[in-house]
Amino acid sequence: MGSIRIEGLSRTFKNVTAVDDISMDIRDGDFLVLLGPSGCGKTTLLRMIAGLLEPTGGRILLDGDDITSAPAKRRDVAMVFQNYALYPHLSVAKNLSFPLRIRKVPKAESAARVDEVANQLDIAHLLDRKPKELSGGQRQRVAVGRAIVRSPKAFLMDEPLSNLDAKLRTATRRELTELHRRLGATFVYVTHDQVEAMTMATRIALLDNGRIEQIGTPEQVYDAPASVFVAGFLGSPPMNLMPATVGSSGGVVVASGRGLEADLWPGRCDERAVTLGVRPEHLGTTVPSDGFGVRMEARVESVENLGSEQIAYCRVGDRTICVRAPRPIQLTEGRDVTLAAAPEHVHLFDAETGRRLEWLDVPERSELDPGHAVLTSA
Ligand SMILES: Nc1ncnc2c1ncn2[C@@H]1O[C@H](COP(=O)(O)OP(=O)(O)OP(=O)(O)O)[C@@H](O)[C@H]1O
Repeated sequence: MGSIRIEGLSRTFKNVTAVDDISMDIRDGDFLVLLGPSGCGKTTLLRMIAGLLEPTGGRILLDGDDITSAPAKRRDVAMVFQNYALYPHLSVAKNLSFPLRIRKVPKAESAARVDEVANQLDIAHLLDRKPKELSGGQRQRVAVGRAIVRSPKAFLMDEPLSNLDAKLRTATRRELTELHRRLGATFVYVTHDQVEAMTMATRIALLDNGRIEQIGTPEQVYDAPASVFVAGFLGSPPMNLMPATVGSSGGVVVASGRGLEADLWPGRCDERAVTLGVRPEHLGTTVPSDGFGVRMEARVESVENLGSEQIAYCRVGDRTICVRAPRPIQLTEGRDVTLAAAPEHVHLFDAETGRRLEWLDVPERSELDPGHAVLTSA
């Protein structure tokens, strides 16, 4: 077991609130990724779970036991640090056995466990070396090995891949996913890298300013971002966001903004200021045949070639709108084009709060007398 409950957890440093009243449940076996920009409080939250930092408020429960004030070594969790924190003067074997030695595990049992873990992580041939005789990737494995050697209830990892080159990072991502599956343990993993989060997490908690903006599966946070912040953080390039007004005209729910017109659904609704979002991969140059959708009059400013895909940066009103499409793209620099997206790919957020809005009672397009559609906070 390894479920972690966080209740109203806070940490302030003098006048900085690093973690601001966070509550969440990390389920047994979750691979929970704490994701967010630099300074949003990810490491502070992780260190409080590890017992390396005391909260200024709130509680942490591990499998129902209150561990808020338990010292780090009494918590059944293991931490993997960004710089690996290996003991430089000890061999790999001794680094691996260290957590067992301080827990007074008998020598023979400890040696057997070290061999088992070294084989699992493919580092058995390195057991006699010192950390400085290892590559970055090998050091990273030893750090992971040292965490798994005593089978804790939860593994806490603070950007463990950030010191690896791009190719090794991709390979290690897959290994960590596999390790998580094999151990069936709870992982809490800090990163600011959305690709790591999207590829490894069972759930992502996206943090901003010490608070959770959204928590959900990778698909949930990508497909239905809870706020403008989430929409603008995830995706490469992230979602295009534009100020607009929704309202109705001639029995159709419409939206308009600078350089932008949209016929969304049949029906009527109250006028409201919104932020309208469309992901770059949902924009194209084919206007839907039924007339519904978003249309933007754009001029293509530049095109980036990524090999299998291209990204076009287009001017719409006073904004740059990104379009991501497989090659060959219909967009060439300097061309005037109409960009379009289907209504189901339009995201709406409250203009003031930035929170996601959803339509209630969206009528069928074939309905003869569609009623009043209501836009409400998600
Ligand atoms: N020991 C400290 N003393 C004062 N302020 C701190 C301390 N530790 C963290 N902070 C502040 O708390 C905030 C959150 O820091 P934290 O390290 O948790 O962020 P992070 O999301 O992990 O960032 P990064 O991705 O850059 O590591 C930041 O504003 C940081 O400057």
